Amino acid sequence: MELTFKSEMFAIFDDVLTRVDLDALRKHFREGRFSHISNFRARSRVFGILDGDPLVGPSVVQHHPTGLKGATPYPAGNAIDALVQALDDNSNELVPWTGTQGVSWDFFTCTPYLYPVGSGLSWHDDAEERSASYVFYLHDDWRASWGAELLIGGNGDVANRAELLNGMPVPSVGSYVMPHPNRLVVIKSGTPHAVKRVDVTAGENIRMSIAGFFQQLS
Ligand SMILES: O=C(O)CCC(=O)C(=O)O
Ligand SMILES: [Fe+2]
Repeated sequence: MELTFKSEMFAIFDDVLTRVDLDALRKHFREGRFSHISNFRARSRVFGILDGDPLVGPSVVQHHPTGLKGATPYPAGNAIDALVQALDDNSNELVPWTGTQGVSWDFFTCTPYLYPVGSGLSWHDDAEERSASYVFYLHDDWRASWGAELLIGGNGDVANRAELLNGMPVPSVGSYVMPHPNRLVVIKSGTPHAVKRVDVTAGENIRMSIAGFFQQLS
């Protein structure tokens, strides 16, 4: 795992998993059980009705003392365990964005997502009792023309937080992150971000990710 980019609000790490673990994770996704987000839309505050219809798979949770409803505790006995290990093994490197375990967060979640053509995720900030969000990309290949960039609002100048979108202030400038395979992005909670829709040119190619939160016990 190698730090590729960092700012106050987010960090990018590449070459996160070994080839063997990444292939196992892809196989797990191909064989996995996914449901359309639209089935949970009433419960989802983040995915809007116009975000297309991404799919979500069963979550894994790490370091939760009593277990989290609907999530399998680590070790889950599947390929997601390798990502949990990578996050744990490198947790010191993530401190500038996640904060320290036991102080800023107690447990973290890992939720598989599939974004087929036309799907995206509107502006949000994953706030609540979370200290950070992360996303890991595992599809085989992603071309720049296929869209689905992760947009992160802000350039460190809070004066840019002006326009209200979805009821939250979204800065007028910011960064984008290409969803390169084997890439991890860690975002400080409270940082507005969004996923551009997967472009029609992506065809049958699906954006595959595991996303989660570093969270405090409530
Ligand atoms: O998939 C991404 O690039 C970001 C996902 C995200 O922001 C989320 O699931 O909260
Ligand atoms: Fe998010």
